[in-house]
Amino acid sequence: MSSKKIDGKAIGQEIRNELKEEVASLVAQGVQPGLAVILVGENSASETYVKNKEKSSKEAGMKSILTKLPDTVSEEDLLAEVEKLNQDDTIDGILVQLPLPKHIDENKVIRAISPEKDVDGFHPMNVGKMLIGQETFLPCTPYGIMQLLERSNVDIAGKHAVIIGRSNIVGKPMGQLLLQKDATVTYCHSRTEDLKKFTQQADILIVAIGIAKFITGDYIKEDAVVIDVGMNRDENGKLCGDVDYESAEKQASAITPVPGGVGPMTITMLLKNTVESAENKLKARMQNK
Ligand SMILES: Nc1nc2c(c(=O)[nH]1)N[C@@H](CN(C=O)c1ccc(C(=O)N[C@@H](CCC(=O)O)C(=O)O)cc1)CN2
Repeated sequence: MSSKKIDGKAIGQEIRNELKEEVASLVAQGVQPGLAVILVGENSASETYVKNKEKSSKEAGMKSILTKLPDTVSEEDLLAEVEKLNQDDTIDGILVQLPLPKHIDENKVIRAISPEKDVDGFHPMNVGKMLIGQETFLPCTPYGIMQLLERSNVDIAGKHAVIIGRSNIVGKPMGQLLLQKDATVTYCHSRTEDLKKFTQQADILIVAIGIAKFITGDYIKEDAVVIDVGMNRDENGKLCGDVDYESAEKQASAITPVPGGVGPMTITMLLKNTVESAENKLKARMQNK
């Protein structure tokens, strides 16, 4: 059977259109949502993502500032930069683009971001809230995947979701969000024995393994929904995911492409979190009047 493409570009655009209206309403009430991005070093992929974050936030009517620091910057100076933004009342969302150079402790930097401005949803306080189902900023990639599933009318409750990958940014939170929607969740990772045994049971298969085209059609149960989080270059230098799209789409009922699937949703949900942060600020201001 041939599967339905889950179009992250189109769904992302739909959400951005909704956000534009929310931003306009906030601006009318005297609050322009502000996003600050810090980029350390010259990783070309990171530069592209950061440029797209800046462009998309401006298109939505938000304030956007980018701070570029050399890869020789000290941890202390980076932390000082974060603290400056924590204190800036025109900034609602702060993110430090990852990965960071090796001499900087990523966890320390994440902890330095005020949880109220942590629009990446990486701060331990926000991770904890997410885990126990309290309202908070959700990490953008898993949040975007939940939107893709919900807006494509994929049933989650009672389904078996298999996640390949256990990173703090994608795999771990992904499982928790699916669990909160009553999926039965299995985590697989690099030490999982007989991976295929698990993937072939998946009604929803989330692939974040980091190896180009690793998951082929024979790993996939007929009519499964397949979400590809991978971002790799193939032998010709072309962007591709962790799933071999051609063989997988023959098995799946729905599948995300790369590019144009999960990636655009990551940036969209960052904007959504920033708007939510600005809304929180406005509510707090009104309560203190
Ligand atoms: N602080 C953070 N760092 C990183 C995050 C994050 O959420 N917060 N995630 C990734 C990178 N990332 C966002 O930062 C990201 C990756 C990919 C895309 C995307 O739109 N991809 C496109 C293809 C882009 C291309 O042509 O190269 C697609 O899939 O269609 C957006 C954001 C690691 N770091």
